[in-house]
Amino acid sequence: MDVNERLRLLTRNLEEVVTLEELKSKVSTGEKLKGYIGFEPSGPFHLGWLIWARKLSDMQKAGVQMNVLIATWHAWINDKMGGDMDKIKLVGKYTIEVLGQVGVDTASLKVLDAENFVEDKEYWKLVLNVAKNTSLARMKRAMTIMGRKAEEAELDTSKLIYPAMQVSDIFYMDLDLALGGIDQRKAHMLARDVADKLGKKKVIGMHVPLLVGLQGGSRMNLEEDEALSTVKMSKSKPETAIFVHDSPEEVERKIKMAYCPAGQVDGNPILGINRYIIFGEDGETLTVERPAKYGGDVKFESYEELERAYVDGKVHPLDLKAATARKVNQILEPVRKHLSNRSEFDALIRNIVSNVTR
Ligand SMILES: Nc1ncnc2c1ncn2[C@@H]1O[C@H](COP(=O)(O)OP(=O)(O)OP(=O)(O)O)[C@@H](O)[C@H]1O
Ligand SMILES: N[C@@H](Cc1ccc(O)cc1)C(=O)O
Repeated sequence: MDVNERLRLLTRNLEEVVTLEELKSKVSTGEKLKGYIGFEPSGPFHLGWLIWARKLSDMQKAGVQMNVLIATWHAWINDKMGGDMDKIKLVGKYTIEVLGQVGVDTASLKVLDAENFVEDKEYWKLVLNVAKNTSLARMKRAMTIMGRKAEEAELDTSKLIYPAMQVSDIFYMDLDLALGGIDQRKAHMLARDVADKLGKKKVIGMHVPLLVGLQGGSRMNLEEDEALSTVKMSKSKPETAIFVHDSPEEVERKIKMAYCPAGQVDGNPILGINRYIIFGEDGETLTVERPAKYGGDVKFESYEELERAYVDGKVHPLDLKAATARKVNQILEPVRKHLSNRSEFDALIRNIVSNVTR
């Protein structure tokens, strides 16, 4: 694969790369790059996660050695799953299983558990060195990477250590590329800023856009990072999320109830699903089916075409919702089927949804 094709795969559908120039220069050397994404195993896989899972797969196709960090200890710090490490680990296994069903090459994927990092004194040396080079104010501000506000450090000091751990994960693995949603930006910027002082590589941040939750909402009037975590689709807010195990009827019901004002793009989760999930793959289309008296069926070949028609009032919200639900169900069908044959995960996930701890 030539350099241009590798770069196209690496950068398509991203919100930002920090920095693109560094990425271009690394890719052009032809050396094998090492990348990662970390996640807290604390709930079911939702549509938003599909955005980074596909990017992970793009990175693999572009020849990057990808690692996935199951952030077990981070989940514990963040009060997930009632602090039950056995459950946290099982959810980790489930998530890797789902990744294998959504296009990630799990054979070449290196799966790591934070549990193994914390056994090593060198890891804690890194954590303390990152802390020594970071002001208290900055560490607090970085707490949005765990979906928390800076003030929450006042309640429980363990939470202040989390950003230093996430930065140390990057150094410990000696990574070139760090993948995550745009809400993870502060961790990657902090890693870049302290890298020189600690003699470590300056990691390149690859940030995917965040899918808005079904409740919708725009970022206006809120401090940027807080706004992102309030409006994004999130596993801790099951009512805002479409999960990969949801039945076709549940998907239809959730989409029917979703926020989708006529003609409005900003904060509209149904258009977000079209933009990032349905049209996130090359060559995808959406067919809106309607009786002839309402204009008949119409097929969209690109997200831009669909958005224009919606803004111009040529597509009714209910018709858009029905078409979106049909397409989402097609995308989820293979995953749903696979999970229904893995009864240990199926039961676990249903149990988690009804007992979310945050
Ligand atoms: N709605 C979303 N769209 C795209 N990416 C997301 C979304 N939500 C989370 N991510 C990304 O998924 C990774 C794991 O995030 P995280 O564990 O915080 O997910 P979450 O669903 O928001 O969970 P929680 O509700 O527990 O915070 C991060 O890189 C994050 O940026
Ligand atoms: N902070 C990430 C999880 C994470 C933890 C450790 C990492 O090294 C990377 C990512 C989240 O909330 O989703």
